[in-house]
Amino acid sequence: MDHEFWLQRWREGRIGFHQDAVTPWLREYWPGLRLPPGSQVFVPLAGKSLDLAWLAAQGHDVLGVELSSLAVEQFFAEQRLAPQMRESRYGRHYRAGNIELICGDAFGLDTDVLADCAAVYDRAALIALPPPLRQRYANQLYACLPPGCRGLLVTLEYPQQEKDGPPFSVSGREVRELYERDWDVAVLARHDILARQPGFIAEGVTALETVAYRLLRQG
Ligand SMILES: C[S@@+](CC[C@H](N)C(=O)[O-])C[C@H]1O[C@@H](n2cnc3c(N)ncnc32)[C@H](O)[C@@H]1O
Repeated sequence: MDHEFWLQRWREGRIGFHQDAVTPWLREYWPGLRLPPGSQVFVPLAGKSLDLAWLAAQGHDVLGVELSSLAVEQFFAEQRLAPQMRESRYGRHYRAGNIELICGDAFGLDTDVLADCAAVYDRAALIALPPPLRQRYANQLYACLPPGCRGLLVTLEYPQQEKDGPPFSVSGREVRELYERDWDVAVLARHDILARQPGFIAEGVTALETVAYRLLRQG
């Protein structure tokens, strides 16, 4: 699964992962992270998620990264925002108000650009990646986030042998293996969602849960 896989999905409009509403667990669990107003929030593999706009509406400075320029441009067009653009070594930055999206590779980011992030929000990012990239995502990208950083992570769990990803199943054990060295990991909620996912049922999946985690980066 390379960059072209995702770029092609955006070109062909095969974006079944995109939601027409804000993620309910974001509304429910974000306030519990108790971030000061104005804190910067990092959103890796951002897509054109409405969650970006919701985070900005809470008074956060939002910093997203997304490979596809179609996704980035659709996000701003759908929000009726006219972003300013600049280039950097990370890619093309689009900024409107308190939302900045970098059109580039998340794995090209470093501690310089992520130094001010007080939080990270992951919905459909870790689970979009195959196992070797999940290791890089935690060990390389999350390693660039500063001590004290807090996070909300949403995963899916299902019998992986019943369907190919993405989205991939990422077990609680794997989440701990990926993060626990540097992050305090706590499960906030776990729900059975199979009945609400006819696409998974049609593919023969027999069990499907979504899990929300709170992360806290150790000093
Ligand atoms: C499953 S989608 C989730 C998007 C968004 N988080 C949401 O909830 O709608 C994964 C997104 O990550 C982007 N992506 C994949 N690999 C990436 C990378 N290495 N750097 C930046 N974005 C990437 C894809 O283009 C796609 O939009």
